[in-house]
Amino acid sequence: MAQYTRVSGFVGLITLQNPPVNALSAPVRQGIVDTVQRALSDPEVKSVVICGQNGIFCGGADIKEFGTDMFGPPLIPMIHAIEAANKPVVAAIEGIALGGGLELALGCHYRIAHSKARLGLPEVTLGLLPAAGGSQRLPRLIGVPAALNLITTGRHVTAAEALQLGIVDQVTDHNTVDAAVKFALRVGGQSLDARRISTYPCPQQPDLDALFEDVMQKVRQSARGAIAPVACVQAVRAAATLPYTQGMEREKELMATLFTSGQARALQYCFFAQRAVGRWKMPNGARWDTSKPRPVHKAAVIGLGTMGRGITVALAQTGLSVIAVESQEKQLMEAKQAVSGMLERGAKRRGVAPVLDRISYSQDIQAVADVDLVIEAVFEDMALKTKVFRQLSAVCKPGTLLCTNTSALDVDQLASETPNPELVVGMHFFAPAHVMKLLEVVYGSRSSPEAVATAMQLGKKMGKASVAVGNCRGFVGNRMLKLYLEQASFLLEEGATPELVDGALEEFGFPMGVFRMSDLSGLDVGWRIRKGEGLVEPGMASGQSARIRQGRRYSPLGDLLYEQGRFGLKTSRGWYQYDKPGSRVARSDPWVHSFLEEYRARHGLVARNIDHQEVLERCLYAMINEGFHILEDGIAAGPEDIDVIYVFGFGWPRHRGGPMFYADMVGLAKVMEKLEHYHQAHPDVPYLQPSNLLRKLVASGSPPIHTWGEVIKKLHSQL
Ligand SMILES: CCCCCCCC(=O)CC(=O)SCCNC(=O)CCNC(=O)[C@H](O)C(C)(C)COP(=O)(O)OP(=O)(O)OC[C@H]1O[C@@H](n2cnc3c(N)ncnc32)[C@H](O)[C@@H]1OP(=O)(O)O
Ligand SMILES: NC(=O)C1=CN([C@@H]2O[C@H](COP(=O)(O)OP(=O)(O)OC[C@H]3O[C@@H](n4cnc5c(N)ncnc54)[C@H](O)[C@@H]3O)[C@@H](O)[C@H]2O)C=CC1
Repeated sequence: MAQYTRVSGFVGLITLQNPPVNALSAPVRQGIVDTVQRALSDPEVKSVVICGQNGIFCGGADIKEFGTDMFGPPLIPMIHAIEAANKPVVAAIEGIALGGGLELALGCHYRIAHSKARLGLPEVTLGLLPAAGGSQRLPRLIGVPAALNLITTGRHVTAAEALQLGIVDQVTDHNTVDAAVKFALRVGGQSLDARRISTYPCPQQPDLDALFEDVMQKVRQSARGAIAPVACVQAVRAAATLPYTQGMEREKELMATLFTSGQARALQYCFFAQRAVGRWKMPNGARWDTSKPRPVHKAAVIGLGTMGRGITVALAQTGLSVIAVESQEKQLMEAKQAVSGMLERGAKRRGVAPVLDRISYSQDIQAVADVDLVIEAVFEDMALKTKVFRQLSAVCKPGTLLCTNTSALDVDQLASETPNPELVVGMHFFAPAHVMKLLEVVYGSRSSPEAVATAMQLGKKMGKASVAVGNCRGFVGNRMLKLYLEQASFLLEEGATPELVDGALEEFGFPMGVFRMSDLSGLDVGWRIRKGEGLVEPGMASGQSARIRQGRRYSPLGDLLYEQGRFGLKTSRGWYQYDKPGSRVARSDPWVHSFLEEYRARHGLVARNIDHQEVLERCLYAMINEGFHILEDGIAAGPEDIDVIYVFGFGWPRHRGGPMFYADMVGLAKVMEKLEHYHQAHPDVPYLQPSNLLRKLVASGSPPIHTWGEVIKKLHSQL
């Protein structure tokens, strides 16, 4: 809807009304068309101001309308009519002007923004381009390089930057609508010839071809197979080289391709999934809207190794006071330096002062007596963690939340060691903890809703996509990852190379294939985890039962590399070789190839040709199947939770939506059929057998992902 009022005698004020972000739904577009017409036909009205209610100009097209039969007046003619008006139209931008919202403002003759407003064309993040003239008007207004930057990244700019770029004409600290009305009164009656952006020539740019070639190359590299950034460059190129009307035609063509692409669907799914996981619920009925988080002002971190340091930084940057405890003096000194360095670099990047004084360091756990929440990040050892939790229970004030950053250990077992198990939850960060955007909040069987709500809220404050998950070995992310890693090793045994497997996964869109990732995180880390699971014993890797552990197929390849001292990047040898420890450039290693050949010969394995498709199916479908088990077990509340975990924590390409969305796109029947095929070929790998839930979904006609919940509910009620 849009409301129309006449203000100051001569100004028609149009207010967009569609909470919470005044998205341009059909009724809003109709409202704009009607009210603009009314203002233009009223002889008393000399100029027009467009604003949004509740201090928000407009969040763009209504994303919920995409993928439905869109009705109502289209955006493009609506914006053209505003630009063609013979009375000045001023956009009063408060809050946000994003996507179609900014395109609407670019159709106005003047733009006035509040100093706190943010503007941008984020369509690329939804798999689209600014197709309501944004790709054609913005370059004409601010030049090709700046427009390319904004449109291909989708980044938001502040009002100050928008003013500097020339996107807005004025910035105010005061009431924006009042300022716009005053401005509109002043410019009423003035010529608008120089104010219609579509009539501007695109500013000249030397070496246009070289510029576009360079940008296209960079965009292709970073897009990892996403098509929208490429289309954005093509659209801006049209603005720079074609007359406006032809440019608009090109914008429309490119948009039509994107709009119907699976990538746009996947990215829009991600947008809503990211928001849906905030509305968490637990199997016992506790939920986000009925559980009250506790205030957390002061927190403690126990154990300042890789994870504890990052967690300390993340907490301090969120504004909390932090007590950082480390038992080893040398580690404590090193951690202090490392944490200060991370804070200083972060502050420099953001142009703010580092918050070093928010952290106090101690070797004594007694120092945490008055904190509201503790995050334990000591070694992955149940006995040690139990000891720490007992100490914390004795030291902390009543009601302090005790959180563990364990990667896979049993949160219930830890909780049972404390007098208040309801105060214990997992807060599983990902390395590096101050950078990675994912947090798994693990609730145990006795965690209180209040404890979960507090951890979820803290995660949100830290800027993490926080997902509440149940307690099981590896929770959601690592539980699925295990099978992905295992399939990759089996493929090596059967004839693949690390390069082939990584190539297929990187082509799919992962920033790094599985073997490059193992080298980066360290082969010693995986070895220690397998040892903890009782899978590794000295001498086992080459003995009789080398390829069978705990009654099923096992690949000792990673253990054999570990035994050679090949820990990956840190030793400059792993699945690849590196020029020096820590170097990021992975080079093929002939040693690994002959090692694999010898290994196969020793075990009587005959190498066969393995193609990219098999790599993807084996690695990804095994993981997806585990995702269905996780849903069946109620460990994740819905497919969105799993997908958000994979997109934010494991580099799953966002334009493919996440593993469960991908399964839906591929077709559940196909995934099931392939799993059956691979299970038949590898009967010693039980997890390749399609899960109950997958079978049920296929039997129910493969319903769309947003309705899986009903099938899951039915399955649970039958148990
Ligand atoms: C051939 C067809 C031709 C079509 C031509 C179309 C050309 C176009 O130009 C296409 C477009 O405009 S695409 C849309 C561009 N706009 C955006 O990407 C902004 C998306 N929203 C945001 O970034 C944040 O919500 C924002 C920064 C706005 C606010 O963040 P907050 O953290 O304050 O709040 P959220 O929790 O994110 O959002 C609050 C609720 O609002 C919903 N929402 C946000 N933006 C929306 C939008 N644009 N459309 C529909 N719903 C939207 C959001 O989902 C959330 O609701 P719940 O999910 O129910 O919680
Ligand atoms: N490294 C990773 O990528 C991830 C690790 N995790 C989990 O985080 C936890 C910590 O892992 P990392 O940081 O990698 O370990 P780390 O080995 O780098 O650091 C552990 C630190 O805890 C200290 N420590 C041991 N006992 C202590 C005690 N009683 N009081 C105070 N400090 C003590 C050690 O001296 C060491 O500095 C583990 O549970 C691990 O599974 C979780 C996510 C990712």
